[in-house]
Amino acid sequence: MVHAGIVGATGYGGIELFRLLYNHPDVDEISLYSSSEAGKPYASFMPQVSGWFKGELRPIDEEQMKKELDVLFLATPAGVSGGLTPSFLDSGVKVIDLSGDLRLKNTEDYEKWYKKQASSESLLNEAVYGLSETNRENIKKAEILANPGCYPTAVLLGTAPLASRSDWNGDSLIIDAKSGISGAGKTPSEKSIYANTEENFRIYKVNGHQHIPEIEQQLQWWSGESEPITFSPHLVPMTRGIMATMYVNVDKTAPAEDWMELYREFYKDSPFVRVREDFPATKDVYASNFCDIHVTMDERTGRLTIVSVIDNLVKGASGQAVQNMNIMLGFEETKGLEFFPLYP
Ligand SMILES: NC(=O)C1=CN([C@@H]2O[C@H](COP(=O)(O)OP(=O)(O)OC[C@H]3O[C@@H](n4cnc5c(N)ncnc54)[C@H](OP(=O)(O)O)[C@@H]3O)[C@@H](O)[C@H]2O)C=CC1
Ligand SMILES: CC(=O)N[C@@H](CCC(=O)OP(=O)(O)O)C(=O)O
Repeated sequence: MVHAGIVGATGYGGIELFRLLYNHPDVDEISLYSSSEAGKPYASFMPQVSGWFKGELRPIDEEQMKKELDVLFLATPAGVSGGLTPSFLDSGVKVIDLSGDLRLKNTEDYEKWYKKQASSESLLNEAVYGLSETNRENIKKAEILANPGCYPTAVLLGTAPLASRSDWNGDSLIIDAKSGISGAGKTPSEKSIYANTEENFRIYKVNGHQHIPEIEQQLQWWSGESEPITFSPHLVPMTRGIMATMYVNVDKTAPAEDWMELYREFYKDSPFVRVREDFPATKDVYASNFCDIHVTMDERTGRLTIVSVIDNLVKGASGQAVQNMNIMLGFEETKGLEFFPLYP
């Protein structure tokens, strides 16, 4: 049985992790850590757990954590895990980082896009990028895992079947993505408050989003080509969900049905990726670990339209982190994640 710890347990990602781990059949103990609220009952922040969970938030004490934990999740803002993770190297505690700190292998990229000091190169080399469906063999051996960003999860699962093919045309890729507001975390900002989000739809960080280098890095690993992408994120007035709509040029003479078959074959052993017969909507995956994808080709233009939807807090963060824990600890990949989306 596993003792799991969560740093950042009062944030959106940490709360979702607690919900998933509490119901995981192989996790028998969960310790919750807080940098600002240690000593207080978790239920005083989370009335949702009242009556059933009586645990308190604990202070972050690395020595104590190393003695007790099997796996530690860091659901913390950028800039925190790069400082915390080195204490756990060679400790036997597996670390799964939900932030962007350990994803980019090039320190200059991290500093440019995150505007923070990068982690050490040795730590970045140790961290395995955890896009579960495409990197299982390395994830199995990982001690430190960099959980992918929410948008990169949707985009990369939507492009993985194409990007390692010799006819991949990465230069032509355009990504139009939309996210619910919980993607921004729990701290309110001018842009996330009700009056600015309700009945509103906005584009943001055009050509400047921190997930651009993460997507480009993985596409380069697959294709061998360094190709800049066009990525336009939008904020939509919903709580959870991401839809990434992607356009890429392909060979005009290949029939549309062949592309669907390529996706079905690629994901045949991946229970959480569902290649759908029609375009999916965000509520088809709401509060679940599924990523639903559909692809079609316009034979007039020779362009594919690929749509990929996830729940940003589950498959885009905590669900994928639990999926990665399962792979790292040798459990069935689906353990603790076998539930349907909420509907309506
Ligand atoms: N929201 C989403 O959809 C996704 C988020 N992510 C990433 O996951 C991480 C967590 O995101 P999210 O939960 O939304 O963020 P939140 O802002 O909701 O929560 C972050 C938590 O981190 C804790 N924290 C803040 N500063 C520190 C610190 N210096 N040391 C330790 N803990 C600290 C806080 O808890 P306390 O004060 O109790 O310590 C806070 O509750 C971020 O890096 C985010 O970018 C990744 C994919 C999707
Ligand atoms: C809707 C919204 O604001 N989403 C956030 C996602 C942040 C995130 O997950 O950041 P890292 O993956 O870099 O940790 C954003 O676009 O910045």
